[in-house]
Amino acid sequence: MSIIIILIFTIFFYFVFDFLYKNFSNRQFKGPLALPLVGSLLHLKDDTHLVFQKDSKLYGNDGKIIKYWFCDKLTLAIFDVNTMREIYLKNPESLNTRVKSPSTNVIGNRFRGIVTADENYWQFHRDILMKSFTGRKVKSLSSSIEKETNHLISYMKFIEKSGQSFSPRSNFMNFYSNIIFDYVFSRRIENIYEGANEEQGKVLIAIRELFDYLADTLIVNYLMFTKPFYFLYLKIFGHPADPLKKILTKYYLEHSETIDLNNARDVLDSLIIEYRKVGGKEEESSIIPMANELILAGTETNSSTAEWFILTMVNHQDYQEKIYNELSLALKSAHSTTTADDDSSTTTDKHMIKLSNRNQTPLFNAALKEVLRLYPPVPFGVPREVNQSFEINGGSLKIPKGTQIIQSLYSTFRDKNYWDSPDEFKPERFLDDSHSNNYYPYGIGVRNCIGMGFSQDELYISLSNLILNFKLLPLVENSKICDSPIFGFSFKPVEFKISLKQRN
Ligand code: HEM
Repeated sequence: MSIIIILIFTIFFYFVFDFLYKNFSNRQFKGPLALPLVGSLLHLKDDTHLVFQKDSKLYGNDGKIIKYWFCDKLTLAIFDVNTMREIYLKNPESLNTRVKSPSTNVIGNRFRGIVTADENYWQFHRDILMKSFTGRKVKSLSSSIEKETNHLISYMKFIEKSGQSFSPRSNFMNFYSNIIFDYVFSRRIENIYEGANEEQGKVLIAIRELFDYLADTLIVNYLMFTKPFYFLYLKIFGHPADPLKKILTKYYLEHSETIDLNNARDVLDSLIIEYRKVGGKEEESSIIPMANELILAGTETNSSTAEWFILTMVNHQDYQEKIYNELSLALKSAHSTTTADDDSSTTTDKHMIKLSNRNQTPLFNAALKEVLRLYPPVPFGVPREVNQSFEINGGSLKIPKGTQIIQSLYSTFRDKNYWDSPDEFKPERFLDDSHSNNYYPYGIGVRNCIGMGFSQDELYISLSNLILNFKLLPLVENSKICDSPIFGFSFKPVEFKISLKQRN
C-alpha cells in the first residue's frame, strides 16, 4: 500500500515539476502553455502550419521565435526570415547537427547517412557524397531524367486515349523513384506505371512502408524514458526500414563485386570509389544509409512539388496557357537556329524541352519557384539541434545547447512583411531576383539541401514537358481542386485526379 502511495506522490511531483519547468524556464521566449509529459504537442496536432501562423501573431519577440515543448524537447520555431539568417548563417558551428532521436538513429544507422548525420560524422561524408555526384562521367543526370520523362509521357498518352483520369500522386512517386534508382544504382523498374513485377514491387512496397512510418509523429523521439522500450520493441519485431536496407545492401554487394574502379557506372560506384580513395573506412556502414536517404529525400519532396504544380496549373488555366506558349516558342526557336545540314538532334530531341532551354522560359521558372513558395514540401525544414549555446539579437537572446530549431518555412513564405498578397499565386514576383534573400525552400546554412540542383533539374525537365504535351484539366469542367494541404513525411495536397488532353 505504502509503495503505491509513494508512487502516486512521485508521479504527482514529477508532473508539477515538469509543468513548472516547461512554462517558467527560458522565459525570454514565449509560446503556448506546455502540459506535463506531452508539452505543446496537443496544441500542434491539427493543421500545424495554420497553428504556427496563428501563434506567430500571438506570441513575443514580435512572433519571430516561439517556444514549444515537443514532450521533453525544448523547441524554438523561427518565423522571420531575417532572424533565420541571423541564426543559421552566423552560427554554423552551433547548428551543424541534427536532432539525435531514436528514429534518426535507426534510419541513419547510428546518425550516419547525410540527413541524419551528427556533427562528428557529417562534414567528411557529405563531402564524399558531393564528390560522387560531381565525379560521375558515364551517365549524366539529365539523360536519366529525359529517358524517364519520355516513359511517363508515353504512359500518359495511353491514359488519355483510353479515356482514364490521371493520378499525379502514384505516378510521380514512381517517376521520381525510378530516376533516383537509375541514377544511383543503374536500376530502372520497367513498366513501373503499369504495375511493377513481383521483385520490383517489393522495392516499392518497402519505400512506401518507410514513408508511412516517417509520417507518424513518433512520441518516442521526444519522451526520453520510452527509448529503452522502443529499442527493445525493434529488437523483437524489426524496423520498417529493414526491408529497404536489405535490398540496398544487396545492390551494394553486387556493385562492390563488379566495380571497375576507373569507370563509375552510377552514384553507387562513385561512392565506393571515393571511399576507397580514403582507405575504404566506413564504406558499407555509410553507403547504405546514404542510399536510403537519397531515395527518401529525392522521391517524396519532388513528387509533392510536382503534385502542387499540376494542381496549380489546373486551377490557373490562364497561366497554364501562357506557360505552354512560352515553352512551345522556346522549343521552336532552339531548333530554328539549327540548319538542316548540321542538325544532329534526334526526333525526340526536337520535341523535348531540355535544361539548355532554361533561359528562354522565365515564366515557367518563376511558376516553379512560386509553387515552392506557396507549398514548400518541407514546410518546417529538417530540425537541427544546437550543439553549443549562442546568442542573437545583440546578446539579448540566448539559444541554449540541446535546443531543437525548426524553420517555419511555410509561415515565412506567407509573411506579409516580405511578400505582397502572400496567399496568391503570382509567379511574376520571381521574374527578377528581388526575393532571393527571403526564399529558402531547400533550407539554409551549412546543412542545406544537397539535392537542390538535382531536384531543380528533375522538376524543370519533367514538368515543362508535361505542360508541352498535355492540357491539364479538372475532372469536372470549370471546377477547382482543393488546395488544403495534409501532413505526412512531406506537405501534400489531398490526393486528386485530373483529365488530360493531348496537345498537337
Ligand atoms: C523539391 C525538392 C526538395 C526540397 C524542397 C528539399 C528540401 C530540403 C530541406 C529543407 C532540407 C533541410 C536543410 C536544412 O537543414 O537547412 C534538405 C536536406 C537534404 N536534402 Fe533535400 N530537398 C529536396 C530534394 C532533394 C533531393 C532530390 C535530394 C537528393 C537526391 C535531397 C537530399 C537532401 C539531403 C541529403 C539533405 C541533408 C543535407 C545535410 O543534412 O547535410 N533533397 N532538403
